[in-house]
Amino acid sequence: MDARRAWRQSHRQFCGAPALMKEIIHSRSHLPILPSPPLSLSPPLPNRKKKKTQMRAYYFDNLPGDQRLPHDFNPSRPVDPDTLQSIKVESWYIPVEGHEDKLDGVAKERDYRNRDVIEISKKGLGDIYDEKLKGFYKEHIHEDEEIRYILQGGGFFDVRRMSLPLLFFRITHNAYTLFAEAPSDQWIRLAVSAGDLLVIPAGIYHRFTVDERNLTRTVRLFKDEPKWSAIYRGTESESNPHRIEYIKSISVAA
Ligand SMILES: CSCCC(=O)/C(O)=C/O
Ligand SMILES: [Fe+2]
Ligand code: NI
Repeated sequence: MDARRAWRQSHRQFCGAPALMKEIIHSRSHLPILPSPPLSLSPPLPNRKKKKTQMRAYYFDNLPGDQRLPHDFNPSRPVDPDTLQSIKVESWYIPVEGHEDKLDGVAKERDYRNRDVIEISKKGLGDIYDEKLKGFYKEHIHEDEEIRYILQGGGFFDVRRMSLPLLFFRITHNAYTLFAEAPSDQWIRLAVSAGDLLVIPAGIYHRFTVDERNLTRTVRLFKDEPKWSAIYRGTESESNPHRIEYIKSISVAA
């Protein structure tokens, strides 16, 4: 994190005045005259909207084996909230009991007019369970953001984190050689359970599987008619305008 960002973050925690901060952040000329944050920061102010999450995020170990197992490194390699924010993944927690009003609020705020409930289990999907699970676990993008609220059971959403190509020098036989390491995408595994609300941006590569409980009952929010359409990773997805837009949005945010 650069110094300016760190300063902004600590200052935001310090004064807790979002409207004023917005003005100040956008005006470089104000920076030098602002007071420094105190060494020990006071607890968060009650009126600050903080999204709480119980969802665990960690790097996928890339080992072969049952997709429904955790695939966690040993020791685990957790992914911090800043990293999730940088790839535009959001999540928060709404207790299932009495979740309706809060979920309605989210739907209204983001202009989602439709929803359905899908039970991904042998019982819920019957004969098409295996085929559906295969389709969900194949790497894909959507042209809309994906919002899921987990009602029962759980599962794993894997999302790709793009890394930039690395350039480095090596001295060989008294000559410098420039090497480029191809960009590689890492899987981040998001372990969701009942009460998790997850938002995945349009254009991000991802996949989904149930976990060992073999049951995910979830609300799916839709802007229009409920329908699931995926573009599997390939030349078509690479040139998809929503993919291009997503890449642009994360490069600007970085
Ligand atoms: C848990 S919702 C079913 C999976 C799904 O809709 C999706 O798009 C997975 O990527
Ligand atoms: Fe998806
Ligand atoms: Ni301030």
